[in-house]
Amino acid sequence: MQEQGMFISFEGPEGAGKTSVLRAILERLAPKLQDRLLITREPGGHDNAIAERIRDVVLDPAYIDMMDPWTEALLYAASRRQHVEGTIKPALATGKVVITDRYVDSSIAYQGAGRGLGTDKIAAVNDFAIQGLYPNRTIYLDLDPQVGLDRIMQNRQNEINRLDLDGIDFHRRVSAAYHELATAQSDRFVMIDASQPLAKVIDDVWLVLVDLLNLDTSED
Ligand SMILES: Nc1ncnc2c1ncn2[C@@H]1O[C@H](COP(=O)(O)OP(=O)(O)OP(=O)(O)O)[C@@H](O)[C@H]1O
Ligand SMILES: Cc1cn([C@H]2C[C@H](O)[C@@H](COP(=O)(O)O)O2)c(=O)[nH]c1=O
Repeated sequence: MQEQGMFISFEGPEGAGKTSVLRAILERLAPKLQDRLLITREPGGHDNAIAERIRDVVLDPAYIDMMDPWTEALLYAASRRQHVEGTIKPALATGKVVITDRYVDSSIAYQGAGRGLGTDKIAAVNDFAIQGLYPNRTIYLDLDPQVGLDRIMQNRQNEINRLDLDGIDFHRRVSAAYHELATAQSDRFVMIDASQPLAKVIDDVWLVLVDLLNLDTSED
């Protein structure tokens, strides 16, 4: 592990299983890393009141037909800036492993491609926000967007956010953009087949982390 910490992001379409996988990974990683582990999320962030307030606004289904696409993009970028400065950088500076549920690639895929604002423009706005702080590794849970949306509609009806309500064409553009990013930045992206049973997805992700963090599993 690098002395200045390790930064890992999880990405994927709606319902790919990021939250479920991270919950299981936390149980396995916490005893090994203890207080060197920080799990956080976007939009928002661990112990980050301002970024979480922006999350509430940007995901609120009440604003479904109201929010200008660039307002949306800039809110995500502003939330990210606060997350980087207030949560991620301080944790990395003390040598922590920081794992975030979504980060900059979500904006490139959702706002750049999904909303059609342009992946280059969204990457540029976010470069300004994050000042070059890209993850060391990005674990992409790959799933057909319709399968992910079906999972959410069947299991998580009470937690549907504003973007879940966009049509399937939007989510297909998002998925295609993620695939382009994963191909263009294959050193950073690791793709996991999220259509497998959840336990297998968790095991596949765990193997990636054991290798990346050089974890001792001899007593597991
Ligand atoms: N591999 C899987 N097979 C079947 N169901 C799954 C699998 N992974 C997750 N699920 C179920 O799909 C639903 C969505 O999972 P989860 O909330 O973990 O996804 P997510 O990627 O965090 O979604 P979002 O980005 O929309 O928050 C949950 O009800 C979860 O139990
Ligand atoms: C960071 C980020 C997120 N989004 C979208 C993706 C999802 O629809 C929601 C987040 O909800 P989750 O259940 O917590 O995954 O926001 C986006 O469009 N752009 C972004 O930068």
